Amino acid sequence: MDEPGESSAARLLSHPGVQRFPSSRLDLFILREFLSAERCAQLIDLIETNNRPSTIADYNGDDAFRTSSTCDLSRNYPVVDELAQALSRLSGIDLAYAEPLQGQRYEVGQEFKAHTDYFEPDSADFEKYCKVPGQRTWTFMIYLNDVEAGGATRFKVIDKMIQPETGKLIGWNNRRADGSCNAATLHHAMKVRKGRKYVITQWYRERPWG
Ligand SMILES: O=C(O)CCC(=O)C(=O)O
Ligand SMILES: [Fe+2]
Repeated sequence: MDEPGESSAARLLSHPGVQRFPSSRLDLFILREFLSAERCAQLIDLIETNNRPSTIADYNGDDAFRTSSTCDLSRNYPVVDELAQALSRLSGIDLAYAEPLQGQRYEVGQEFKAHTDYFEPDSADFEKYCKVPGQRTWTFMIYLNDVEAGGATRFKVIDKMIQPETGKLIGWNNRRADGSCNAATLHHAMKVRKGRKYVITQWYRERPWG
């Protein structure tokens, strides 16, 4: 039985089509066609109608660090609720441990430079963002469209580039087996060169979101 807030390789690999990236440093999984093109189009419409400039925790003085737009996706929309539930079934993580889903839109030239999704345990923001729900455990991200050029997600430490593709899901464990933060999860949402890129992200926590 997995800990609450935790998925596992066994759980993910029991789902047809899930592939594991071979690495001893990082648990990273890929599932193509997780979402249909129709669902992706509906979610893109939602992101287009309601978005704001993206922000980062642990501000590092670089205003160009994350230049995309973010959309908070309410589960009051049936298409969002259905997605949150499908992710919970896939990951095996109870929805109580899920942050609200977020959409991101990148226009030409926009990116999210190399970062990790966990909060630095000794940072000022750790207390603010993790006091109640705890650390981020797993990340699942779905690409909603094929990008004409650019926009890959590059995992620098393990030297893996993942190309956006309509409906493709990737997921990884932000921590090692002993619970420590895994710096090999460092990833860079590279600049879009042509077209737009849309993704949806689900982060899970150690404790219920509240
Ligand atoms: O857009 C991507 O490829 C990655 C997004 C990401 O890393 C994030 O939102 O934390
Ligand atoms: Fe990220």
